[in-house]
Amino acid sequence: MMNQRILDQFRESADLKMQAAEELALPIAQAVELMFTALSNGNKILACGNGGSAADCQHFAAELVGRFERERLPLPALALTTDTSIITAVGNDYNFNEIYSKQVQAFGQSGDVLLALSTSGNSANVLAAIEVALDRDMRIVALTGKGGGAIGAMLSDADVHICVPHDRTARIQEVHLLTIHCLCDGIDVALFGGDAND
Ligand SMILES: O=C(CO)[C@@H](O)[C@H](O)[C@H](O)[C@H](O)COP(=O)(O)O
Ligand SMILES: [Zn+2]
Repeated sequence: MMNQRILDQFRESADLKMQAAEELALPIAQAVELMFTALSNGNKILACGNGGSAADCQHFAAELVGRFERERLPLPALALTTDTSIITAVGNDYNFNEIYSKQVQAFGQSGDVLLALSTSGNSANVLAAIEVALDRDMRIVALTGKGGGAIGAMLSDADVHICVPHDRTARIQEVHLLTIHCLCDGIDVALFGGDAND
């Protein structure tokens, strides 16, 4: 019985990945271009999200600042999810909804990119961060699911919305992680051309 549950989860995840590939290839390619342009211009990428998505932000920043599959110079990406002093001070003194927006105000500059992750598209602190980022003339790459929620409604054609066509948080997160690896791979290819093993 447990085996069957596990098999079902693997199958659901694999099926969703194949189905989403068709739909998401174009927006993921657009996100690579947007991020590569920003990085080439000396701008940086800030990332925010909650729970599992907070971990995804850190995963992405590690692969840009450290490396993905090739040796290269460190690239400027910052997860806004890691400084417990900032997060607890802002959460305690102001509001949990401001834990990311205050950091975008502090660190975000015109031309920077905000990578915003929310499976529901409705987390208030992510929405607030997007609002501030747009005010600062930053571009948004949003990774969402469940139809995109309020985030979908905030974005314009200057931004990129990668919305996983599913309603289950865990499945959406699994596609988000694959998307993050596609972004890292795309940035490496834009920098060096060819494939990773060249
Ligand atoms: O990882 C998981 C569930 O798989 C949870 O930690 C999940 O990320 C949290 O419930 C988040 O607060 C959900 O936020 P969001 O994706 O709707 O923005
Ligand atoms: Zn999870």
